[in-house]
Parts: sequence; C-alpha cells; structure tokens
Amino acid sequence: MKVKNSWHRPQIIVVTALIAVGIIIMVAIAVVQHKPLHQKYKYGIVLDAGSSHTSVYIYEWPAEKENNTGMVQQKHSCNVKGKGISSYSGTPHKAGESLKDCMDEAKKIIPNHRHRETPVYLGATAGMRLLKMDNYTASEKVLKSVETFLQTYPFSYEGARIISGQEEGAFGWITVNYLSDNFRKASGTMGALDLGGASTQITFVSGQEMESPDNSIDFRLYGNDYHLYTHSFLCYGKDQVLKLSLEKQIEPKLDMTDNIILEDPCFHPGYNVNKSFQSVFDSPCVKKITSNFTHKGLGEWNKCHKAIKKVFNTTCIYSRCSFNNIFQPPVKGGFGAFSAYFFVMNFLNLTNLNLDEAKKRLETYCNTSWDTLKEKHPSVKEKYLAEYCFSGTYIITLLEDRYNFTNKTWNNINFIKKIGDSEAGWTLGYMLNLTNMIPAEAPETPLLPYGGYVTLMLILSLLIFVFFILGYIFFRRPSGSTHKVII
Ligand SMILES: Nc1nc2c(ncn2[C@@H]2O[C@H](COP(=O)(O)OP(=O)(O)OP(=O)(O)O)[C@@H](O)[C@H]2O)c(=O)[nH]1
Ligand SMILES: [Ca+2]
Repeated sequence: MKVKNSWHRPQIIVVTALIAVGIIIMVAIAVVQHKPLHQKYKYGIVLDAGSSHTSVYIYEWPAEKENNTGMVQQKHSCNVKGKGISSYSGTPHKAGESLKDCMDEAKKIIPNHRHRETPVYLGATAGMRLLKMDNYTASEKVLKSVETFLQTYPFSYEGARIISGQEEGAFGWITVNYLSDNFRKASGTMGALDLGGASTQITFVSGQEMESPDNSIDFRLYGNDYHLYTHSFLCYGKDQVLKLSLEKQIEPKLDMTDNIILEDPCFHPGYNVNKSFQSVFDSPCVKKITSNFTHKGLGEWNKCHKAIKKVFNTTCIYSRCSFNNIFQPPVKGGFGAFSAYFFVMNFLNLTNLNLDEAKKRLETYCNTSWDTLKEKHPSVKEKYLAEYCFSGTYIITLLEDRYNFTNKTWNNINFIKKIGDSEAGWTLGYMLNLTNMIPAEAPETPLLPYGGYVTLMLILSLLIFVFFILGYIFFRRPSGSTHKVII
C-alpha cells in the first residue's frame, strides 16, 4: 500500500510559496530601485541674438542624467518679432522689451517650481559684432537693455554677451555632434557649416597641423581629445555678402552722377527696384556709398558666379587659404550645413543633387523672370524670394571655390535644419559648455541598459524557481520500489 508523504507536503508548499514570494519581492525591489523615478526634467534657456533676428530656445533634460550624452533636447523655440537686437542701436531701451512675448512663453512652458534654477543665457553674434565696431556705446546700451529686461524674469540670469566667432563655430560643431551622438561612437565627428545673415562659420576636425593658432581650438569630451579647425568670416553671412557684391558692382559706376542703374546678373529678369543707399550701404562691411540706385535684374548665372568670386580676396601667406588670407586645411569627412545653407538650398530643391546638377538647376532658376516667380510663390517674403538666386550662387561659390569642396566631396555635405527635434546651431553647444554638461571623461555607465537588466533578473529568478521545483521533484521521487512501506 502507498502511503502519502504525510509531513512533507504542507511544509514544502509553504517553503515553495515563500521562495516564490521572495523572488517576486527581489525582482520588484530591483525594478523599483532602477526605474527612473517619475521623470523629472530640468530646463535651460538660450537666446540666439543673431544679426537678422533673435530666437529663444528652451532645452530640457532628465534631472538625474545630466552628464549622459544625448540627454539634452530642444523642448521649444520662439522667434522674436522684428529684427535682431543690433537694429535697436537708435532706440536701445526698446531692445529688451522686444523679447517679451517669447520670454513670457518660456515662463508658461517651464514648470513654476523649476523657474529659479533655470539658467538663461543670451549670446549675440555678428550683428552685434558689427555694431560694436561701428558704435561701441550703442552696442553696450543694447546689451544693458536686454540684460535689465531678462533680469525681470524669475529665472537664473547668467549673462548677455557678444560671443566670439570662434565660439560660434566651435559650439555649432559641438551641437551637431552631440545631437548625432558622435562623441560616444567610434565613427568620428562631422564638420559644421553655419551661414548666418552677417557671418559664416566653418569648423571641422582636420587631422592636419594648424598653421595659424587663431583657427585652432581643442576640446576633451567624454574621454576623447578633439583638435578643431574653425573660422568665422565676418561680413560673409548672406545679407552682408550681398552688400559686398553690390558694392563691387556699383563702384565702377559711381562717376555717373545720378540715375545709377545697377544691372545685376544675380537678380531675376524683370526685377527693377529703386534702392536707397542707407538700406544697402549703411554697414561697416562696405564703403559708405551715398548714391541711390535702381537695382535691375538680368538673371545670368554664369555672370553672377563671376561677380560673386570678386567678393573674396585670394592673397595668402600660408600654404593654403580659403580666402582673405585665412588658413584652411583641406576639408575632411562629413559636414552638417545649417541656418541659411539649409533655408536656401532647401527652397531651391538642391539639397540632394550633386554639384553639377545643382549648378544647372540654379542656372535655370536664376533665369526665371521675376513675375513668374512671384506668381509661383505668392506666400514667400519678397525679400527672400528676390535673393535666392544670389544666395544659392554664393553658397556654391563659397563651398566649391573657397572651401574647396569638389564634385566628389560635395556629397559629404548634409543640408540640415534639425537633428531629431533640436535645431542645429551654436546655442545648444553653448549651454552644454556653460553648464558643464559634457564631461571631459566618459561617465561610468551601468554594464547593462535598464531594460536588459530587468529582463535578465526575471529570467534568472524564473530559472532558480524552475530548478527548485525540479530539485524538489527529483528528491521526492521514490528510488525504485523501496519507498513502498509495508505494514
Ligand atoms: N529664405 C529664408 N531665409 C531665412 C529664413 N529664416 C532666416 N532667414 C535668413 O537667413 C539668413 C540667416 O539667418 P540666421 O541663421 O537666423 O542668421 P542670424 O543668426 O540672424 O545671423 P548671424 O548673426 O550672422 O548668425 C538671414 O539672412 C535671414 O534673414 C527662412 O525661413 N527662409
Ligand atoms: Ca546665427
């Protein structure tokens, strides 16, 4: 007769249940311990006070992961109405007030309990550099006005200053590489090409010896050393370079005392606009020409290309230069081209073409009559529309003739506006640097990502459980028939 294993059963059930509960508790603790607590975000605000306009960027990042690369993202951006802060040189007290709408928006978007700890930085670029050269007192007053205004907000005000061209280039490079997660990958970095209204920047890792110390900048980020080439060309942003080009074209005609007609190959046939000298030549980038003139378009791309080449000075004391006696090593690797590089090439549908195709398409575009274009693009600002032929030709000339991109390396240029949700530009890199959010050495990272860790814990727990049951069954099994109890 088989006898039930009378004393074992309840104990075994209790022990098994206890072990099961223990494992569940263990897993639950591990999950809770490692789960990022209900995500808490921190915020930072950077105002990009550019020559043509000001933008306010709000960045956010998980509070507990400040030093992990790729964590900071753009949450919101706001374009300040009107022109850039340098346009307030005559009425500096109004510069601060112009930021009101966007700063009020920032106050609404960032949760109240984070306001006090949210840093606010304002960086002014080429427009203010030019104003400082032209009228130092006015530039100081404008900066004071924006400073006083920003201090009226509950955020942590961290300063308003004119950043250098070198900073502008280097922080643009940090932004695009941070957003592309290149600092953690072994794949290398990409160069940064920024075309503003008043200046343009080129920054990349060249791997070559730098012949001029001014163009060299070093960073140590996440345990890697980066030796960058960077240069910012003041007056070679797309608005100022148009003035340079008009100046070069108008100069030979200045002896005609009145009624100067400027026949410009970079504007469309049928474009015929009277322009005042103040609107064109009131800038330290050009000589003060005091004649009004009629700007008449011809739409001849080849001539436009030739005219634009004249805005560059090609003397060079180094082994090689881009232009204006500025040393530049050969371009290397991929590039992200943003700001006006993107606006212009995107409008012209040239972003995915090779260099020869781009030139051909531009030739046809430049030759299109002004009336046809206005009809085709009724919602595009006339100022922008009128200038795309010039700007597109300038971009191609600058990249090919001066920076030395070739048919082959042209395809290494990516015209970009955003990476993920964040805009390409110097502001993110500037904030990351000032908040020390990119450490010099790579932070210790857990062996496993969170999801992998939890899965592994679960599998191990289940295995232990299964082994336990198997062990129990194995030891409980009667060996042969000896377990028969004979009464
Ligand atoms: N076509 C077009 N042009 C734009 C647009 N937004 C800005 N621009 C122009 O593109 C040029 C570059 O713009 P930004 O990169 O904002 O220049 P910025 O920062 O004001 O100027 P910098 O101080 O030199 O950097 C300027 O001439 C702007 O007027 C746009 O949406 N479309
Ligand atoms: Ca800019």
